[in-house]
Amino acid sequence: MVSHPTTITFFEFLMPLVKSGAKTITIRDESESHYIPNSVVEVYILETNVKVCDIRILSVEPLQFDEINEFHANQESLPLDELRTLIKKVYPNTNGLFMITFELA
Ligand SMILES: CC(=O)Nc1ccn([C@@H]2O[C@H](CO)[C@@H](O)[C@H]2O)c(=O)n1
Repeated sequence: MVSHPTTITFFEFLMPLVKSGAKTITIRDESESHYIPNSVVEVYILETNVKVCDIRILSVEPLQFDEINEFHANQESLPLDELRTLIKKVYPNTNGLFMITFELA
């Protein structure tokens, strides 16, 4: 993508955590790392393409899979083992990930 992305998708089962503000980070691969701090992006449900809310990107930082710990699980509002399993399922062959921090806009 040439210009910075203006939308992001989340799995439907995570949406309650996103729109309540409980989830304040998401961990993505390089292809989804090009968000610009301070930009506002539209949040869509991956499975249905329904828009849920807007979020403001606060930061994008590199994060190795091996570095994912309780801090990240806390920010994700998920148990650590569940988070690591989920990320391995979505990105089975990638160790170099990115932590995107956001707030409700
Ligand atoms: C197209 C695509 O990759 N969509 C994704 C990827 C990840 N995630 C979630 O972000 C966190 C860190 O990975 C975990 O909570 C994941 O479930 C998501 O909701 N939707």
